[in-house]
Amino acid sequence: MGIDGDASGPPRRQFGEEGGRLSYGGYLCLPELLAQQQPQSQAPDELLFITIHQVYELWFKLLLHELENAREAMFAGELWKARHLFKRVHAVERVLIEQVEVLETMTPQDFMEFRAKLAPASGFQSVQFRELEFLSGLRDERYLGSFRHASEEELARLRRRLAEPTLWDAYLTALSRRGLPISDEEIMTSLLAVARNRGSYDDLWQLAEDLLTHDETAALWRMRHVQMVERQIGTKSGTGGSTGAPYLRGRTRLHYFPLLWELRAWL
Ligand code: HEM
Ligand SMILES: N[C@@H](CC(=O)c1ccccc1NC=O)C(=O)O
Repeated sequence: MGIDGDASGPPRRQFGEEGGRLSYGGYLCLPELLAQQQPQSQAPDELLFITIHQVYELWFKLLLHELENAREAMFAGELWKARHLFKRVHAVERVLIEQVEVLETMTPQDFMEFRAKLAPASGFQSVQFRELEFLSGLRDERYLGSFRHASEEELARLRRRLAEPTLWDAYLTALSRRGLPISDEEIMTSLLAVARNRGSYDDLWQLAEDLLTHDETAALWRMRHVQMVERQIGTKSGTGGSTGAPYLRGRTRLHYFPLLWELRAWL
């Protein structure tokens, strides 16, 4: 007899308590996970602050996993797989933009109740965020200097990201596999050939558009973050030692794939 009490039809595999070994909480390590939110103050909103950051870092972990696989798919010429993974990456990045709104339900007054306890900690020190930038082609080795607090394992991860191929390197390989020259002098000609001959190169064009969307959503998050920052701390300087919003505004103009943006001028 199944749990729904339906005696008719073929015998059902045993699910539920009596059948499986795994439990929901055990499979998801929930006791360990839900013990990791450790406020430094009695302020009611610090749990929100910690929770949203940990949720971001879990999404960053997934983005790194999917973007690494997309990079390998491009190197292997499996463009369908890369496009499939970018569809997931874009969906996650849209969640990262939208969930800023959750944090904006915190008032500046309530943030000030615990902000002083945070310095010098800052998102500036997010190792996974920097890994995402390095993997995506934005490589500024100066940031290694802002990780004095980082563990040897984290520093090794950052150095590995700086040394390994980027998403752009993988896309260039995909172009080269189709006989398109990729030297510095010829790359724009090849990108124009792809853009102007979608009958022959639509897969390469669509993949370039996927890269551009990844670039665009990263910039949209940077813009959404700095709006939220100005709403929370105004013109205050950051706990990480930056000028705060002015520093962040300066980073909203960054691009992962400058040639894909430059291409628009030639079409
Ligand atoms: C009350 C909310 C927040 C405020 C006031 C805030 C403020 C700031 C400020 C001022 C900086 C510049 C570095 C510094 O001096 O600290 C910064 C950097 C950063 N924050 Fe936030 N932040 C907030 C929430 C978040 C959240 C939820 C995340 C998600 C992970 C995040 C991720 C980052 C990252 C990755 C950077 C480095 C950006 C870059 O270097 O381009 N921040 N934040
Ligand atoms: N930098 C932020 C503080 C902050 O938001 C923060 C502090 C600790 C861990 C992560 C943070 N998020 C982003 O910087 C500020 O200046 O208020």
